[in-house]
Amino acid sequence: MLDKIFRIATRQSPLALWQAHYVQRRLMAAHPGLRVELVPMVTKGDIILDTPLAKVGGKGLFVKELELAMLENRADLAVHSMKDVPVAFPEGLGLVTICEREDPRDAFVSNHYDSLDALPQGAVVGTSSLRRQSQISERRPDLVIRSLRGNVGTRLSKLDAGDYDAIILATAGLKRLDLESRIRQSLPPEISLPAVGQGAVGIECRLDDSELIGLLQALNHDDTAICVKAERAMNTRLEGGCQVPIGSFALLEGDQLWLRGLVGAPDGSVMVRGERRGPRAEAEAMGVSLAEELLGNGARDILREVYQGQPPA
Ligand SMILES: NCc1[nH]cc(CCC(=O)O)c1CC(=O)O
Repeated sequence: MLDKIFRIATRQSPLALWQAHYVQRRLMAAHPGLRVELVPMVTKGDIILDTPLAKVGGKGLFVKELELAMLENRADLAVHSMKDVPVAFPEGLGLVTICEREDPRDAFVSNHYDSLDALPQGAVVGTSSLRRQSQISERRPDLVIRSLRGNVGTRLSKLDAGDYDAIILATAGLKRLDLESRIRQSLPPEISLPAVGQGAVGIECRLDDSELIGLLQALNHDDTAICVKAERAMNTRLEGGCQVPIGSFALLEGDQLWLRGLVGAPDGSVMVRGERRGPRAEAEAMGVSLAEELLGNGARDILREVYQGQPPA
């Protein structure tokens, strides 16, 4: 085992590199003497930066090339932000470990205003997430939402250049990059329900690599894994594709799981919300049943309309 080198396929954005280094560090700490190295790669998602993600094939663009590297044995594992991991995996690959979740909240970032509610009428907010756009517009229909892409650093420099009055980013990404000081307000789930898996890091590898799967168990965080399982079950039942106005967030209170979900019209004019409470053992069933309730309460129409403007994932 000790002569072998485990290779982590990773994108080269600062956040992706942080996550890959984090897993490298934790694997080596859990298994002293283990050799783990990074295999940095460029993905299509990193190259096409000027087009909304939904129009070029979705978040899967960031993952596909890492998966190919594992299937072709050029790498052994890949580290993902769980919110960017599509619901299905290629044959032979799977998600085997979910690490402890960082702060799951969305963050309000601005150079001039302390909170979402403090923004003046008609202020310009940057986000390319339909989920964030929908919830912000519901609360503040007067705000103008403008598209904002690129990695975290790029987004912050667009804010600093004056293109926006405020932008919304994930707290987890800002914390990991030591940019927490940029946060003016952490948006509670009641204001902005996070994306499925937000703040959690997951590890994918070949399902026949039992040696690696065994080593990775030391990094798994059961409570986070249960929560993300419930959120993903909801998203899967909704057929949540690449770019969707869907929020899903689970919390564990002892043995009890509390799952909240929403589907919103992108302009915030319609919002379908629901929740479930139940034993942790029923995480996935709760996700599915919450999704079905949302679909019956209007989510089906919202999603159909959103997908009409998008190519299939
Ligand atoms: N969609 C990009 C992305 N994917 C994961 C994170 C950061 C944190 C996380 O959820 O792990 C971000 C940045 C953002 O949304 O601001």
